[in-house]
Amino acid sequence: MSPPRTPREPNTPSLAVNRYPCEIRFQNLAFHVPKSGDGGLAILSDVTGVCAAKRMVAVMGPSGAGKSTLLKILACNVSGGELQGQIMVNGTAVHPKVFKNQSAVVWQSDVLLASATVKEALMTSALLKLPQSMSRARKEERVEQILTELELQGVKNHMIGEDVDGAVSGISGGERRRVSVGIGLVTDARAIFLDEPTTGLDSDSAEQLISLLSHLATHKHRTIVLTIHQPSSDICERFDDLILLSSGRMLYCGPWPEADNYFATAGFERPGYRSTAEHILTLCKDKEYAVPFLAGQYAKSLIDQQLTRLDSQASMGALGLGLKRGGSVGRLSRHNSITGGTEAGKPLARGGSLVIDLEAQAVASPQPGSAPATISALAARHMVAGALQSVPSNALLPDDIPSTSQPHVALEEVATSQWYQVHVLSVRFLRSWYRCPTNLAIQAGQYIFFALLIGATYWRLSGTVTGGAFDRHASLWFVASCMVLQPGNNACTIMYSQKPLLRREISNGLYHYSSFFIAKSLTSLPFQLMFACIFTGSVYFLVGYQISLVKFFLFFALNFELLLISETLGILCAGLARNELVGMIILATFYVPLLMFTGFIQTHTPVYLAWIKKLSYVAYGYSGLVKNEFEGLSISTAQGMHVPDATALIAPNIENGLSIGTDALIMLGILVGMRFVAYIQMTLAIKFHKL
Ligand SMILES: Nc1ncnc2c1ncn2[C@@H]1O[C@H](COP(=O)(O)OP(=O)(O)OP(=O)(O)O)[C@@H](O)[C@H]1O
Repeated sequence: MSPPRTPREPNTPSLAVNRYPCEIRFQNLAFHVPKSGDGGLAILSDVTGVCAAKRMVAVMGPSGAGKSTLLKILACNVSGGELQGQIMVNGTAVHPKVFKNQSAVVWQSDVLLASATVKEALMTSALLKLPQSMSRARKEERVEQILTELELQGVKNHMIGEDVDGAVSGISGGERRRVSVGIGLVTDARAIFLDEPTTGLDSDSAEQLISLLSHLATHKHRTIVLTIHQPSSDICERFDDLILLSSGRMLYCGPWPEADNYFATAGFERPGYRSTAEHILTLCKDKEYAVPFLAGQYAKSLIDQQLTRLDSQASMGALGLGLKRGGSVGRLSRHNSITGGTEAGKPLARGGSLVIDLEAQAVASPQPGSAPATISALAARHMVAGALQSVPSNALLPDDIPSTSQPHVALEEVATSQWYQVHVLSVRFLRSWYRCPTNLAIQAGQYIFFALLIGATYWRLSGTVTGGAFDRHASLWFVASCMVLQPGNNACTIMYSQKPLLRREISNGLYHYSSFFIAKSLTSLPFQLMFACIFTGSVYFLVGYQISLVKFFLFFALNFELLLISETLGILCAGLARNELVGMIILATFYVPLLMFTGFIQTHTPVYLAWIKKLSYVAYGYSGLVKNEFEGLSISTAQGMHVPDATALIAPNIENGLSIGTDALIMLGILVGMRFVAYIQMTLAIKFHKL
């Protein structure tokens, strides 16, 4: 038996006791990823086990064992492969979206907004994840409690900052981890999944975190599932259960204190000089003998117990007890005495089949002692109602199966309304803009630099047809190019930097993508307007285009449209590829035809490429800019002849025969269309896990 535990209780146990503890059973889980050349790579094979309610289970195994994959599957957050098997929460199939709303996931890498403070990061989660009906004061109170429990009060107003290649500017790595955990804790999650939560923490911080998680399991009735590599003995003391994986196969699933006994009975006694954690990880390395033996032993124990269960069902049938849903407490007590459970007669929190309820009793009262007894207890845990058969992943938790576990959460439900999400996200976007004045200054500086460069190159254009007409064409082409390249590149890069956070928050059900899209579009608008004003205001007067308020306004409006469409193109390209480099290459590939088919570079467009010009928003914008400048322009020939209206000097391939207003309207249409396409594209990427 393990020595008695002395859990270190957090000072202020504040989170409410969860009234609906959940037990997660999984049966015959198999996960394959496609691999070119053969039938795919099996990452998990036939994995069966349970994460019991109100307990903390450590998923252990060597690197590549499939721990994170199992965690993702249990958290209903896996993609990119074929999943088979069955997952039951409290004996009932639950839709993944419903379960995601009732659980929290803390991933291995901290994905946090650098420009937010610690408290703001938690508060944004609270505002978006907790019900809108809950007052802001209560949400704030909850955040304060979590800050206290995670010992983050001292840094709550510190900016999170960046962690670029380990060079943290902002809070420390350990603090970042705790913020990530805190974001998971903000909601009243019934199950909390943590992928290597202690990575990067010093031993004290790691122990403190595990102690807090243990407290949440035991006293707050959360089911805690975490993967961990080489835990210290002090940390191991806190674990209730162990799931041991190696090469995607289950070697053990049961109480942590029974693990030593189990392996010793199987012939793998722990040497005195090794801790349990070291011993089991050493066993996992023996892929020739120990791993296949233990995996076989585990599978056999499941089959034995399945047979025992069928026998028991048969004898119960003979006794006339029947196996109806929602068996009475009296029947449970009777059967409980058969299985030796210690909580006989205790009413269960939910309805369900008799068999499942009995299993829950067995889980609640594991039987320490000899290995056979442990295997028996284990196997009792793994008996799952229904036949031992694999079901396809898309039938794993079908849409039409409602959750009978409490509380009910509607499908795809997020806690807040769309406009509330837009409001919270807009505030966050605006904060990011003004919290990073350097980014703002760099972008503005870039526009000023290009304006000065164009201004210096075409300073006060000559008034002659010979030089002035060509220079006007050329300078306007450079102006249009700046309104294409810079906003497109910036938008693409910014979108890539936002994607990890977007991915995490969408997968945690904080908001709909439409809210993010609207908030992003709305909040970036004033800044884009400012950039357009700075650029057009400088370049117009430096180059010396026609002095006219209307003409300046049209010049500004056409450029602003170019800027907004290019920004959309950047967002679209960021959505098309998961890798930033590929996204930028796609964007650059768009640029060439866009700038080539404006009519400035070629004297005529081949018929078979005319469609590019018809689709090119830059061609409309450039044509509009040229017409705006040339119409009514008074210019002289080399011989000193006066040309009162330079419209006739517009290069034929630039003149598209449309009015400036029509050009602007067409661009507006392209802008709306492209925004819509960018939105749909990203929505589909999210739906198909390609974000
Ligand atoms: N989508 C995928 N495509 C290809 N291989 C994958 C994919 N997901 C996981 N794998 C592979 O499956 C194996 C298990 O991965 P997983 O991340 O679950 O292991 P792990 O036990 O958590 O490892 P670690 O402790 O190193 O994080 C690894 O070899 C990994 O490379």
